[in-house]
Amino acid sequence: MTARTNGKMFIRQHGEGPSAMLAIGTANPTNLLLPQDVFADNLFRVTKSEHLTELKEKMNRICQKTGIGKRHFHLTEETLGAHPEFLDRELPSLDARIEMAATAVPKLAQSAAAKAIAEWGRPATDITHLLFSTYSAWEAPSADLKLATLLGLRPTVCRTILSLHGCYGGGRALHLAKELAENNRGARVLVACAETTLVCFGGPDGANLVGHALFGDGAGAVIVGAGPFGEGERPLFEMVTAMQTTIPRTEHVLGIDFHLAIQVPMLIGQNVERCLLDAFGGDGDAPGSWNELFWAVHPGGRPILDNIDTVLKLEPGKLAASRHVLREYGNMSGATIVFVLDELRRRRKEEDDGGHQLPEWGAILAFGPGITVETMVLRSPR
Ligand SMILES: CC(C)(COP(=O)(O)OP(=O)(O)OC[C@H]1O[C@@H](n2cnc3c(N)ncnc32)[C@H](O)[C@@H]1OP(=O)(O)O)[C@@H](O)C(=O)NCCC(=O)NCCSC(=O)CC(=O)O
Repeated sequence: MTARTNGKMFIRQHGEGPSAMLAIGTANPTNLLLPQDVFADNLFRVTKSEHLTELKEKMNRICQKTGIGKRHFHLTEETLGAHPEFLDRELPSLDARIEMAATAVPKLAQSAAAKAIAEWGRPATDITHLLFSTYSAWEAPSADLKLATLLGLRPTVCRTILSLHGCYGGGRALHLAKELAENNRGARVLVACAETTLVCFGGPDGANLVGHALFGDGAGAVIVGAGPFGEGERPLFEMVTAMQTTIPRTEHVLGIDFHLAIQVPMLIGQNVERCLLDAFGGDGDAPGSWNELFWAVHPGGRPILDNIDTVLKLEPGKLAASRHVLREYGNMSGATIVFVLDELRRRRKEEDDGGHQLPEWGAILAFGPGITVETMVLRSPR
C-alpha cells in the first residue's frame, strides 16, 4: 500500500514470508513438583477429602492411565491452608484467585519470555508486538501490560491479550503472530502463553477428577518474525500456512473448568485429518503419508494422542515430543504446544547431529474449547 500525505510518502511493506519461529523458551513454577503416583494422596489430603475413599480409588485409577509422570504447580498446601475458600465451592473465592493469578501469571510468562529473548540474542526493546494468551488472568489493565513492564518492552509495543481460548490458545497466538509478522516488515512478535490451575482448583468431586489428573502449570514463549532476518537470527520452524477449524455442534464438550466430556478424544480423532488436508490446501497437495512429516501435537490427553496415531497411521515415535511433554509436565493448556515445539527442535538437533535424515515438513495440531482445532504447516529450513 502506498499513500501520499502532506507530501510524505508512506509505504507499508510486508515481511518476506513465510514467517518463522526464531527462539523458544519455557518455564514452570518452582513452588510444587508432584509425581503423578502420589497426586491422589496429596490432593485428597490437602483438600481434607480422605473420607471419600471410592472417589480417591477412582482418582488413582485415572492417574495411572494419564501417561503423566509429574507436574508443576503454583498452589501449595501452605497457600491452600491460608485460603479455605478454594476448597468449598459455596464460599466466594474469585477475588482471591484473581489477585493471586494477577501476580503469578505474568511472572511465569516473564521467565519463559526471558529465555526466548536471550536465545534470540536481540534486546527486548526490539520486540514490536506482544501476544499474551492465558485463561488464568482476568484484570484490567490486563496481564499483557504487566508482562511488557516486567520485560522492559518499549512503550510503543503493540499488546494483545487472548483470553479463554484454553488449550488452543498457544496455537491461536502463533497463527496470529504469523499474520502480524508477514504483514508488517521488520515486526518481531513475542508470543507468550502462561497457565496455572489455581483458577480452577477445588475439592475433588465426581465431575472434576480427570481435570485434576491432567492439568499442570507452565509458560511458553516464542519469538516470531519474517524476513529479512537480522544477523544472528536463525529460523527454527517456518510457519507456512495456518488454519482454524471449529468442529460443529461440539461447543458443550470442553470448557475451561475441570469438566471434560468422555467423547473428546474420539471427536478430535474423527476430525484431525480433514483439518490437516485443509491446511495443506486440499487432498492433492497433502503428503502421500502423514509419516513424511514431523509432528507437534497438543498432548491434551493420552487417548487423544493414541487416536491421532491410529487415524493418521503414524509410525511409533512420531508423537514422541508430545508424549514426552505429557509425561514430564502434564497438560499445561495453551502453553503446552510451546513445550512440544521446544522438545521437537531439541530432538531434531540430536537426530541431525547423529546423521539421521529428518523430515523437512511438519504440522502443529492444537485443540481446545469449541472444539477448536488450530492447524499449522511447518517447514524446517535446511
Ligand atoms: C481419563 C483418562 C486418563 C482415562 O484413560 P482411559 O480412557 O484409557 O481409561 P479408562 O477408559 O479405563 O477410564 C478410567 C476411568 O476414567 C473415567 N473417564 C475417562 N474419561 C473420562 C472423562 N472425560 N470424564 C470423566 N471420567 C472419565 C472412566 O469412566 C473410568 O472410570 P472407572 O475406572 O470408574 O470405570 C483418559 O481418558 C484421558 O486422558 N482423558 C482426557 C482426555 C481429554 O479430554 N483431554 C482434553 C483435555 S482439554 C484440552 O486439552 C483442551 C482444553 O482444555 O482447552
